[in-house]
Amino acid sequence: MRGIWTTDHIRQAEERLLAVTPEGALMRRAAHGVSVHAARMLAEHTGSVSGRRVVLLVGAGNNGGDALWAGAFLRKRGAGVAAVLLQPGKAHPEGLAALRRAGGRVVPLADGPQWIESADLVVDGIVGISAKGPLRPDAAALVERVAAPVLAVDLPSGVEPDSGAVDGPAVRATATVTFGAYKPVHVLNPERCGEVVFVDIGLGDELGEPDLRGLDAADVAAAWPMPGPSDNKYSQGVTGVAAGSSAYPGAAVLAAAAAVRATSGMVRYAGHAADVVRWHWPEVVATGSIFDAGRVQAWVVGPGIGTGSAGRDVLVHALGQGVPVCADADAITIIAERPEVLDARDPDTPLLLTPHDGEFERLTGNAPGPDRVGAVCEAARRFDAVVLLKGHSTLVADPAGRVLVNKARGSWLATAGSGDVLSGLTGALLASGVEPWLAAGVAADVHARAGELAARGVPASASGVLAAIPDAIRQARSLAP
Ligand SMILES: NC(=O)C1=CN([C@@H]2O[C@H](COP(=O)(O)OP(=O)(O)OC[C@H]3O[C@@H](n4cnc5c(N)ncnc54)[C@H](O)[C@@H]3O)[C@@H](O)[C@H]2O)[C@@H](O)CC1
Ligand SMILES: [K+]
Repeated sequence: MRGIWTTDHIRQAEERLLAVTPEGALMRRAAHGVSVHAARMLAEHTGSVSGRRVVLLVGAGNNGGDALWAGAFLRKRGAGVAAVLLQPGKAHPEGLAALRRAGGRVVPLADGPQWIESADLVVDGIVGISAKGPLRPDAAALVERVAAPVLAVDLPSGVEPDSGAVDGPAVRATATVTFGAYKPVHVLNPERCGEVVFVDIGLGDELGEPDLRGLDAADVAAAWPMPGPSDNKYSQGVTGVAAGSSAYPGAAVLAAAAAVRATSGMVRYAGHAADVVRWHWPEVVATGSIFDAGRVQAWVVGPGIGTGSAGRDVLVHALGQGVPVCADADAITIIAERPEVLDARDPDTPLLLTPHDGEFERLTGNAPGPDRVGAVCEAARRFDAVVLLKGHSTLVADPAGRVLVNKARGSWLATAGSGDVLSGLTGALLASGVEPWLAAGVAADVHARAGELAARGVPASASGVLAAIPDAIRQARSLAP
């Protein structure tokens, strides 16, 4: 798993490392990494480094220092480098001296826009991990003039480092060089970061436990259940799906089918769409009511069941079976309106809630807001449940405070029925015995991969996402080392 650390932890780790490293060495190491990637970008976008125009946007902190040192390195490779200093009196002195020694020029702030407009590459060193609030007006005005490719130093300025939130003008980077560790912004706002390039500055031993985690293909492949020689249809877990209605059978078909596609265990369906489900997916054992559905190892409850008393009875029954429950859609609304339904739950059996923002607000009384990580952790604690908060980047928190971030792969999954597919996938993994936090994370990963594969550049439907699940699982397995 890939670790992600908040800026507080990065700062503490950097302080420990700084104490045992010669003065200035860390910054030069970081800046050298920036210059190497900047040169690569120049070569890609313009065909050369020498003679190209690089403009540095330089704030008053060490982020600006990185940019100035990177500019000095780029000068040595023959690029023309101009630095626009946001606070000339406070620019990093050693970095500024290095740039001047290398023949870089410093241009007045007022001339910044015209330099930016003729740049082949802009290096954003306005602000790094010590950013506070939206960009100040001078910085914002410069950022709005940028049309050239941008290489962000550590993170794109104007994007809140720990939440990825944007409240005003902000850099949209082509690529971001991060030093020593991934920070929340890199996974919570990947569109603003562009390609994230990791530069090792030796921070690894100082970092400690990560605050957030991201899954690699290897994690997904390792967690995804695969049958062994002694397995049969029961031993791999039976998934129960209580979804849809006779008027709205789609949710039932999509959720049950996703469970069929996820694992080779058995799938039972219970509800008013039994005939339609059976017709589309003859391998599903379908029955009209959850009360005579038979044993399962996990229930998916909610999509399309309605929020009235019938839906409530279904949810209460599933919660009382002593098996993990993935509660989605209408089940979340039922819990929001009648929290007492959770009394039916055996406290030792896992509950997984999969709200989108609107359902999250219904459930907790508050919209997730800009601090989505904080919000999802709080909800997980409050409901003693694993909570998967859907969004561009999906977050999965457990009551102990572990958080998984699933980086977005485009917006293709923002389509009707997509959530039903995700709950079917999640339920099948729960039934196979994957622990709920990981089950939700790997399901979200494969769901996102399937969305990307189904779309391939044009909008995808939920049925398309469903059809792409096998290829998505294959992809994760093939990318695993
Ligand atoms: N500490 C270290 O060991 C290392 C730090 N490095 C760099 O140092 C950065 C952190 O440096 P600092 O802590 O000096 O701080 P930053 O450079 O992140 O930012 C602080 C400066 O930005 C200004 N600022 C804050 N919010 C602003 C806003 N909203 N709009 C405009 N300006 C704003 C402040 O006035 C302050 O001068 C990292 O992101 C990284 O780039 C690297 O050189 C690697 C080593
Ligand atoms: K920056």
